[in-house]
Amino acid sequence: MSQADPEVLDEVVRLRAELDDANYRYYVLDEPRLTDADYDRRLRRLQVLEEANPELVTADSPTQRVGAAPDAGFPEVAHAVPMLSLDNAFSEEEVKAFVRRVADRLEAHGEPLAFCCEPKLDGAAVSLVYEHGELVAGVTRGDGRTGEGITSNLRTLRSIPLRLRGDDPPALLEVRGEVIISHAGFEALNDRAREEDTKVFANPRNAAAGSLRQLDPRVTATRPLEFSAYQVARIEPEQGDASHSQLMARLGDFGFRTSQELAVVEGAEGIIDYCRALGEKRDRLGYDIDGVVIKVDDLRLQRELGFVARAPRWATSFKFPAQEETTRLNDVEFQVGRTGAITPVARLEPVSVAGVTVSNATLHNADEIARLDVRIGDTVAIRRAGDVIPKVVRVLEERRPVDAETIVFPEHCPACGSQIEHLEGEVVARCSGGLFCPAQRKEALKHFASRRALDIDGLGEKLIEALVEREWVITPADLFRLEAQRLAELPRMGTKSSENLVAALDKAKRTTLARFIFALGIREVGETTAANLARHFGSLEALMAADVAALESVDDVGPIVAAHVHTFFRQPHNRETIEDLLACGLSWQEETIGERPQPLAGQSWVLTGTLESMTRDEGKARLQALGAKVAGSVSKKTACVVAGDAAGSKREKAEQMGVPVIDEDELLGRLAEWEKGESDS
Ligand SMILES: NC(=O)c1ccc[n+]([C@@H]2O[C@H](COP(=O)([O-])OP(=O)(O)OC[C@H]3O[C@@H](n4cnc5c(N)ncnc54)[C@H](O)[C@@H]3O)[C@@H](O)[C@H]2O)c1
Ligand SMILES: [Zn+2]
Repeated sequence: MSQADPEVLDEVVRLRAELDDANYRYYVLDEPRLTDADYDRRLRRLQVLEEANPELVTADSPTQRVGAAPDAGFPEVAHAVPMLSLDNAFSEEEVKAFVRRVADRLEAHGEPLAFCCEPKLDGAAVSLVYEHGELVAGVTRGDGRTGEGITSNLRTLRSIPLRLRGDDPPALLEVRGEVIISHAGFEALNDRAREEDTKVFANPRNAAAGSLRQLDPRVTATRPLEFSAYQVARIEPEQGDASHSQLMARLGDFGFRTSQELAVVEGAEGIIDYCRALGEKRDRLGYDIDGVVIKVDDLRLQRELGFVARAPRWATSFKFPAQEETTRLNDVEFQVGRTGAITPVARLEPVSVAGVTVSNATLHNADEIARLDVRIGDTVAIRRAGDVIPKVVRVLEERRPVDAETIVFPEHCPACGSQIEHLEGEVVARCSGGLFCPAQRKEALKHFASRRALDIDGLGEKLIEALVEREWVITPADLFRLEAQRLAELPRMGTKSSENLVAALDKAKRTTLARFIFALGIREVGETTAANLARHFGSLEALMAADVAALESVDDVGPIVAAHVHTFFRQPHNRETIEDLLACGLSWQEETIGERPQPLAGQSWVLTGTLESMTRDEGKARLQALGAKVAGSVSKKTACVVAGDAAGSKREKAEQMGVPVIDEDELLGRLAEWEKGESDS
């Protein structure tokens, strides 16, 4: 050590300490602080320094060791065959150098060498031991020589056979593979964790490793873990397989899942083509991979090549660009979605993540900002995997500048200035601007014109989009000011259809209070709630003036709906839009105030088949107005089934259960009577 430059020695000592700490956090705590990219750069740097100064190499240097010592919670199990690491190739040049090294050692110049290529799954490595076909042990990699016995946890994975398939299993089989969590499984797991306020994982690898090392196997059983086999460590007696790829096929026969992407290729060219093709496919695989594992296929040649301290000589891994990188959070913007949801979006110092430049990432919602404790100016870790939007997964607190700014969730919508609602028990904050908010305009108008709302014939989605994009329609009241002549200028709109639309708009002005309330698109106010509100308050003025307590006294209206309705009518923009609509001539008959007779209260009705005189929705609304609940399926509790034309299984079921069935004529007769009785009272 004496000859080395003291500065180099300092750096080596510092790198080792950092890497040891990173290994502990990664392998034992499953909570890394460094990104893999940062870790790999440090390890690379240490390797370079040690190669230039061989006298500095120590046996316990992170360049010489694998993983980390097992954690105390589990029994220590020694590996009969060590579980090693893999060398890395970070470029196509390094892949060629690997192939050259192998050829040199084997003195196999000129002959094409066969390599087996597979995705390098990013999860946790485990080893499974089978005796006479029976799973007897499952162990983590640990430090490569000793791992943690986690057999009970591994038994909960459906993709791990508890018994090998086939009549004549080998006396001994030790299989190695990766336990992973797919992107879909990972999102679902974290969604659940956020809901239940438990640990949210930064990436699928940490989630997989953390889930495997649960002290309670019942917890492991609830995690979406999958096992994919990639290596045979021991098989006795030998089955006569000559290559790695043949062994993989045999594992398939035993009942293991192996990679579907596995392929045998020739020479450096073949490897490079494979790596490029898999790189292209990476985003569509549905699980994380961090590269390609390249193995000499011939088992005899593998034995001839042997091992060095940390890794086999017959294999290497080609590393893909990392899926996590760090960068600076420059600002946070709040975006308004089509339904008013407010999403905080991180504006980042552009950074290349897994081959794509990322300058925005989602921060989900206010809870996530609080959970991450992220501030403007922070250095953050960004993850981009598959086709999921990039996310901020972690803050590097130790790099927080003194002037980092707290993120303030706005109180007013950035698109329209309306109040943002952040309701207790709901994670998503929303703009209450509804009809007025430009971000929500198209959706609001589609809803406004829809069949169950104002039912404007001929005003479809495409037309609404064209009208909004031209800014001919900003609020729904503008619809009623459209002129046929102007409409005819739109693509695919002739004179006739323009005139029809104007006529339909005119017709739609005559509506009901219930439809009008529904058409406003107040959050969580569906058809039934709108009808209840109309019936209860009798007039729009009364509804708009109602306080939260009055609203909560309406049938089926709880505190959340009451709050939505109340806030909606407090927004000046919404009040203006409503006045404007009334000025355009929208009208309805005032509903009679007060309790109305509800002859069908407490009854459940079912409508099936086609009605002639009205749509099923109309029939439903009329029955509901009389107090009935209209259900989708027949049960013993059904009071009556209305069977229209071509009524099928529901009618049969009703008849079998002895539930009364009536036809359309009878329904019309009864409705007429009930509705008359109602207006008489
Ligand atoms: N962020 C951190 O702080 C931190 C700390 C330690 C390690 N790491 C990361 O871990 C990796 C290095 O760790 P390592 O030694 O566990 O792995 P490695 O890169 O040396 O590769 C060996 C591992 O590859 C896996 N593997 C996946 N598919 C395989 C296949 N088809 N055939 C054979 N093996 C396959 C196995 O789990 C095996 O243990 C690096 O990517 C590094 O960035 C990160
Ligand atoms: Zn808004």
